[in-house]
Amino acid sequence: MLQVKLTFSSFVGDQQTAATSWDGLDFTSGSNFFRSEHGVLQTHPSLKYTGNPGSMGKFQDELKRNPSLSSPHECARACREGEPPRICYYHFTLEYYTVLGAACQVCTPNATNVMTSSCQCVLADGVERGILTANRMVPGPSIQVCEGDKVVVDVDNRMEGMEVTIHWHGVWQRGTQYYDGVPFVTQCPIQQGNVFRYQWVAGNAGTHFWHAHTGLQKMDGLYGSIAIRQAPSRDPNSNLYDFDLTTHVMLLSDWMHEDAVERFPGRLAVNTGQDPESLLINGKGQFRDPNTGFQTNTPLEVFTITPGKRYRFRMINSFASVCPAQLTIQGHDLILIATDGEPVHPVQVNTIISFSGERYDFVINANQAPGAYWIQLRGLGECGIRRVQQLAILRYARGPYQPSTAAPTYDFGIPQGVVLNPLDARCNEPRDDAICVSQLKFALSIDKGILREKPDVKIFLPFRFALYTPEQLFQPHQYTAHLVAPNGDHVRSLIDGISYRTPTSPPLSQIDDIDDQEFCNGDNLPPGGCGTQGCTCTHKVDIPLNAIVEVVLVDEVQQPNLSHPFHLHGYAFNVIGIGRSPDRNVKKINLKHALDLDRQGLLHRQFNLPPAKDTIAVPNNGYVVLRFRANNPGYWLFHCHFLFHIVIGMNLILHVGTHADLPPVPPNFPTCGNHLPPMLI
Ligand SMILES: CC(=O)NCCc1ccc(O)c(O)c1
Repeated sequence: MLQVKLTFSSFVGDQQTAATSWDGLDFTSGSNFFRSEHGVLQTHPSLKYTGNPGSMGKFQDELKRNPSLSSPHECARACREGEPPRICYYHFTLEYYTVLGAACQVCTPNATNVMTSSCQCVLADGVERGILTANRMVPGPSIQVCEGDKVVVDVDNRMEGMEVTIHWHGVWQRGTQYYDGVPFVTQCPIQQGNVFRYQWVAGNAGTHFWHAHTGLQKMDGLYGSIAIRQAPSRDPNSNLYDFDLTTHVMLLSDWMHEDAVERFPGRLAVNTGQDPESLLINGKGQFRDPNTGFQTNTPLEVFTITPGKRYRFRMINSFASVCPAQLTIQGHDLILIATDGEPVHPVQVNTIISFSGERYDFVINANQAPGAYWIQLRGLGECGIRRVQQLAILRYARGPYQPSTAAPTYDFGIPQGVVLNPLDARCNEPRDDAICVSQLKFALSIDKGILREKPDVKIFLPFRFALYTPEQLFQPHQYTAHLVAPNGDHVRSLIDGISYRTPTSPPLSQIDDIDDQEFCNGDNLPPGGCGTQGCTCTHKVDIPLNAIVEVVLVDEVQQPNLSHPFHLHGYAFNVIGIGRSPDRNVKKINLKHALDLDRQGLLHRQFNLPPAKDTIAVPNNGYVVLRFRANNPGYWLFHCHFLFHIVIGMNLILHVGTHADLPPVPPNFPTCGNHLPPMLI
């Protein structure tokens, strides 16, 4: 059993006064700012480019200088086949910022309960803290475009002393490999004071998101949604919904009441572990102090629907912690139609459990009594200790603003019904209470090569933690990256016995500046091997262009609460199988056992329309079999999407093709690397 001390942060009860938390105005009952209208793509608040004057100025200058550019507002449109693509221009100004900062004195919601679009006040869950923002918003600007549009984002890094990259999670970057946003893999991080222009084609439709890929910045507020819409004729499920509104993006995140770096590598006494204090839905929510019972009164997110209509919702799990997210909507079935941007045959569920990095699109039919209904988001796994949850409201237009029932609590929630992604991962037996991702059916035609019995390349990737005693870890001249887990364990991540080290220069653009000795993989370990505690080097697996690749991820972590979600850059893969050992005597799966199962043909594989995804949770004590055709050349990060696991090495690079397969490095692309000239003395 995971033992976690129930100590809460010192701010609780001490500092949490009216001055540091939102308890002023009740405007949960009046906010109609986001109300949707018939047939019109309603303006998402973050498309309006509220923002600092500097950012606005540069943004407008650029739009004026270049008449072929479209604004975020112009790009967030209904998509029709045959219409010319647009060039959609965005400007992100990244800053240190504050929840409930002085901006809130300028534009607290007024008496009629309408926040103006130029308000720079970030409320979050009503608890004051320092944050990082893009254009003074959490979430940052939403990118909503049509399939085939070109997206240009100028990222202006004004965070003194911080470097940053932005990753466009789910966007394949075919032909624009240099703009994938992985530090020291696809680019040098953007230095303070510099602007970096990302430009990519919205080549694959779907619900995606962007987030900082550097350090722990994502958890402090640097994330936002991406919706790449397509003409209804190109979406096999378009007949199932009437509206796909810009306001119906549902961005879920976990939230701390201090900077995420305060928890890394981790503490032993106060605020231990890396679990969040709170959750947010589209950056909004309320927080109930578990010690005092004090509750903030900030606005909850409201999603408005009209009776009789069917709505596509685009849910994004932007969590950074290890907690699975459980979403349930009172009184409404969810018709699941896509995951990670890829359509599936529709299935009806009541609750969606999702992991960091996943997206689920579902349809809600406004077929209930016009009213207001609770949306409940619960943190599962480790988040069950603090019992974190958040609420939002599904509201019928012209109906009441407040649900008629009491707010669901963590322990007395909305009935869960049929669950997508049951945590017990019983995926290979008939049941009517749950559906696993591996049971979804891909709704587009599938590359026949994927369905061949034998792939061209098969890669087993067992992953685990190396556990250290303090005596081992704190030796002179030894600086092993580690995490102090909630249970006090000191661990570092290993994939196939290797902990990932960031390259000294990005191989994509500066391969000649990298010593080949920096790279390693299971077949090419550093001299002397790795031993049981593993080695640290830049884990890189080379894959020939166009090969059919099968990856078998095997969970050797063996922490009962953890299912690690792996995200692949540059691709969607097909989920061929998810399972656990069929042998009841095998208490813990490991590489050797998975290889044995595979030899006996007992690794679960099913070839009937396996669904496509880019992020997949490996069930605790289980495995996942996935396949893709390696037809996108580049250096693609493949990693656990838990933020704190990334920084202790749970990553590797899949290097597809050769440099001859790559487009040329963009002119004047920034360079970086060690500076180690001969000594002058
Ligand atoms: C021996 C071992 O595997 N310990 C793992 C501890 C751990 C690490 C990271 C987490 O997020 C967590 O919850 C727990």
